[in-house]
Amino acid sequence: MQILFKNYLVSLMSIEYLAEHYAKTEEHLEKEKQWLENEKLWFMHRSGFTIATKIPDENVESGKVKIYVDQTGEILTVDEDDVEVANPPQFDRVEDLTHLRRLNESSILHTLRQRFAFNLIHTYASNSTLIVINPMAPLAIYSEKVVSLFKGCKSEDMPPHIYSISQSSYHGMLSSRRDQSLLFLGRSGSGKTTNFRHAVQYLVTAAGSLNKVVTVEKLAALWTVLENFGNCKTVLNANATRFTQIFSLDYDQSGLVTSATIQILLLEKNRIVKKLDNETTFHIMQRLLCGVEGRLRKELLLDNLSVNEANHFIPPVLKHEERQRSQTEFIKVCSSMNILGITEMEQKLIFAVLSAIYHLGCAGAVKAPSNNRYQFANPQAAQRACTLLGTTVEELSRILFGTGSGGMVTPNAPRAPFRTPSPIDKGFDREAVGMEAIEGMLVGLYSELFNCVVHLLNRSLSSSTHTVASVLLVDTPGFQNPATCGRQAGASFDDLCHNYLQERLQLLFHHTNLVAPKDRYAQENVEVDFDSSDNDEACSNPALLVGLLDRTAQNSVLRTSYADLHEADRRGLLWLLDEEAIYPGSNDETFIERLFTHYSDRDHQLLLRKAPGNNQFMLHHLQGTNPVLYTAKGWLKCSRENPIARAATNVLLESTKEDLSKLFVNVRGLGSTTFSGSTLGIDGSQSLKRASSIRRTFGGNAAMKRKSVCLQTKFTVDGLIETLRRTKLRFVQCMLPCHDAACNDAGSNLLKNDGQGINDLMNVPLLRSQVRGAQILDSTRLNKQGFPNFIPLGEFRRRFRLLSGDSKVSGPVLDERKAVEDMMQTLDLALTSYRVGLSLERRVPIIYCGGLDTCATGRDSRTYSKEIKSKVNFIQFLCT
Ligand SMILES: Nc1ncnc2c1ncn2[C@@H]1O[C@H](COP(=O)(O)OP(=O)(O)OP(=O)(O)O)[C@@H](O)[C@H]1O
Repeated sequence: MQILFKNYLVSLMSIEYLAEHYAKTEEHLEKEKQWLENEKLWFMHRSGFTIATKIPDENVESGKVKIYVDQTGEILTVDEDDVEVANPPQFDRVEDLTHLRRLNESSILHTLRQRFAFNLIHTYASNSTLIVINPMAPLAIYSEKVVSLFKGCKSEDMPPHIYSISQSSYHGMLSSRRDQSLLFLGRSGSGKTTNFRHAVQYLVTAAGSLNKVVTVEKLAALWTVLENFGNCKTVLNANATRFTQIFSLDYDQSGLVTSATIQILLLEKNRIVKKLDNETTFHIMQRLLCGVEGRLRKELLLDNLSVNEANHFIPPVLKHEERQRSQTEFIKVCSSMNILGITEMEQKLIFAVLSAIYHLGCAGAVKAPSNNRYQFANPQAAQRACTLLGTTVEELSRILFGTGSGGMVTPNAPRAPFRTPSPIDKGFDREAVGMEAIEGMLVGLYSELFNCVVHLLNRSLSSSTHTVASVLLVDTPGFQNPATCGRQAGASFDDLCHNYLQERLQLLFHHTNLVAPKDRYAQENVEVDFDSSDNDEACSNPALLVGLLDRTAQNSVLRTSYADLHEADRRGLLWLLDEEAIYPGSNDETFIERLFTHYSDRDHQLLLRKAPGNNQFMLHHLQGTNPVLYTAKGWLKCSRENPIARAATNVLLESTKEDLSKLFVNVRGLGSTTFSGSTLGIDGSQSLKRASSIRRTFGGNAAMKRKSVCLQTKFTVDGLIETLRRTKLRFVQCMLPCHDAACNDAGSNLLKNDGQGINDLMNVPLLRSQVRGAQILDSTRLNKQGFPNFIPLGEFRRRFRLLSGDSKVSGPVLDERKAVEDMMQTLDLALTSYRVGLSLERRVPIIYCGGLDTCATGRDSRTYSKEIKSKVNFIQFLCT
């Protein structure tokens, strides 16, 4: 049954693959033989790698090797370090990289490229890691029919697919009753959100939902709304996600989905006032402006906009096709909101706040010539915004500029937050202060609105049914390096925050897949022979860069020398920036100076470099594979919350429009004062309540009080990591085949099934840097050399005693370890394939079932005798 299933799936992926895989001609067999006789190598060069044959030559100096390059016929003498041993052709498209006989970087790249050429975009890199390469085109591998094929399968029976790793999480959750999580990693545009959605869809479709609380239709509506409010166009991705979400699917005893919860973290809220070439603000702004019609347009005061009325943040949509697309999308947003039970009234209120944001963007600020105080440059636009928000121009002027509309200060007015110049105001162009106040208001309003929308989405997915365990799926804005898509101006502070998050997630990958297994082997006294190269921690540990970004001063270090003192005092970039922002007389230059005072030593030269441009520096991210040029312009300002942003909450809560204030009072809940909104929306979630670190870490901490964006970012990421650590983690490493894979609309780069054009579509150096940055070789090697699957001895004995011919009812035994060792001896398994520790470590799954993998599993699978296979299959048959 399983073989049939695999064939069907593979055939969906590529007919040619199937033909090649099975139809082994005489010619093929002859080629394989020749290959084994020759010493085939990968010759690595700047633009990729190519196959070569080693020419034995005793006269070649040591450290060099003579090769014949098969493609060009050249004979070269090259460094030994420039070649890696190749695998025979039958390994070309193995489903799991741990099955490669010769595991090295070129062989991994070759496998990924070969598979990609046949639209096989998924590859396992270990038992908990799946690599997915963005196909840049829709593939027919996601459907209800394909879901039904994966449903109920065990990990070892499934070909690599986003559904298979989702099924493993579901199966793990059901069998252990422990929370599981799926974490999506990768560069911007690599496909994280797309895979995240396919995974959620699988988990809902395969399990089914109690009382239809979570349905596929609702999910589609959910993505539409979230995407419109939280995504925008960037130079790297035409539809880039600008927030982190923890999507929790909660299950009951019987494995049905009972509810779902979205928790939003780290929304790039400044995006609403950002002006960048070739980038846009959140999609919803343009779509509302182009799409809203008739009476509603009038009610939103958008009907009589003057053509002379420029908006300071949102440029008009000029292209006809774009306008049309925005109109269609807006209709989709409204119908999605209907599906999610967001009432017409609530929709109107949401659009009213959006329109107010637009009008305020038109209002602008200027200094009144008479008294040198700020006032609205376009009072009509300000009036429209106030009408929609249920406030008055006087009140808003007082909040923004500390004055009434005519520039007069009301005698009894409370002191406005922006009137007292903070240290960070110093050195800024005073002209900008008025606009900064407006920016703060827009950021605050949008942030509150986004929380409100998420609250309403959560309302639609919640239920009071008791849940047993959950699967958490985490999607984030990807790694940002705008220079890779042509922006030379340097990355921004927001980019740094996104990249910091990606570094922390990669560090989590490192701990889970490289540190924790070794610790476990040591604890269990299990001896494993590792290649020395994978112990090369110094150059392949994300902790170094993470430390440079977020380490705290070490008060506990014993200070015996100046060097110790310097080391103890060394703080991460985020802390330095935070401190610099409150020092009198500081500016972006002094921040850069301080950064280099702390990190100009030799140990950090590989991580941080000076750049020639003004206030520019280079950080070598992801183990040096991704150097990003940053321009620290306005960073001091970005690192502090704009005080007016908080005032926006009060504008909404105290609106004279009762419905509006009621909506936002409901969203905030009684007594909630958290600004960032990160704890909002989790009230109904049992899983996120279980993961109580979120509440503790995100709520009421010092960073919030200090209004420090830097520290809020650090502590929020701490909370996210802590939450994930409590679950059984699986990773989806998403990769880009070329830099601009997500810059165009889907479908424009459709891969041909014949594998032609692969070299044009696949940028091998780019793939190499992603494979290195994601530590794929190290983690796959550890997985291959180690014993990644383990179960407690007692459980193993109970589950598999039948294999050794023991059919008695199993009870506790005095010496579990001895009992299991005896059992393994009867089974006559190769000793290299398992270890008995405190629990049983095993190299390949004990329950083995044949399929396409048979040839690829290589030596290990052949150690199983036919007799054992048939026993295992028989037991599987009984169990399923
Ligand atoms: N599995 C897939 N099948 C088809 N198209 C895909 C797939 N994965 C990604 N794409 C295409 O690539 C584009 C970018 O993907 P996506 O937005 O999911 O990337 P991302 O990693 O989430 O980016 P960001 O980090 O910027 O949010 C999608 O709009 C889609 O066109």
